[in-house]
Amino acid sequence: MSGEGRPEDRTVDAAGLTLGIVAARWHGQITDQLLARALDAAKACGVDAPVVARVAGTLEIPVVAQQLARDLDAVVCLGAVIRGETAHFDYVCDSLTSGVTRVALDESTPVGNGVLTCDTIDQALDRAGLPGSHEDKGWEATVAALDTALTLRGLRHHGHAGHGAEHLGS
Ligand SMILES: Nc1c(NC[C@H](O)[C@H](O)[C@H](O)CO)[nH]c(=O)[nH]c1=O
Ligand SMILES: CC(=O)[C@@H](O)COP(=O)(O)O
Repeated sequence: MSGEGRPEDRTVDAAGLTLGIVAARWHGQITDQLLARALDAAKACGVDAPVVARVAGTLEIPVVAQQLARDLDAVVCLGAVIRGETAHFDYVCDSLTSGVTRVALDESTPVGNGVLTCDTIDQALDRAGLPGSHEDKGWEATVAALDTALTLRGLRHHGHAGHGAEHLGS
């Protein structure tokens, strides 16, 4: 991984890998920005033509992520969950987190979590990769998923000497 330092500066050489991106439409100003940065990251990592799927909301992400994970080397999930007055926020966030974790393990495919879970819109905007923002979650989740896909490919095809594998100890 090059550009050690801020997550938004990091890239990996993922040329030849396939990538799926599923993005919710709720809070579209934010999720469109997350998607734009995810596509920027994919291009910077050498990935051609990611598959992009849009869904209504964050609750609908896992089932589409599962389908993408069956066919592609890596998946990125993008959404923005903003706390309201009721406990629904907690249920949406729990469902997303457990759902994408299950997809990754069931399909043995890395699933990057770029779903923002914030108390306010301003917090989410500050994590969507706008110029000068606090975080660039779309970029970060994409690079993490591709980096993990490279590690898995290395372990599956080259044993312990592949990408990301380290020989620690004596
Ligand atoms: N409140 C938010 C939602 N709610 C909608 C659900 O995700 C789902 O689409 C609906 O319950 C129908 O199944 N979704 C977000 O992505 N962000 C929110 O803040
Ligand atoms: C995350 C949510 O579902 C939330 O935006 C819904 O708002 P409320 O809890 O006030 O119904």
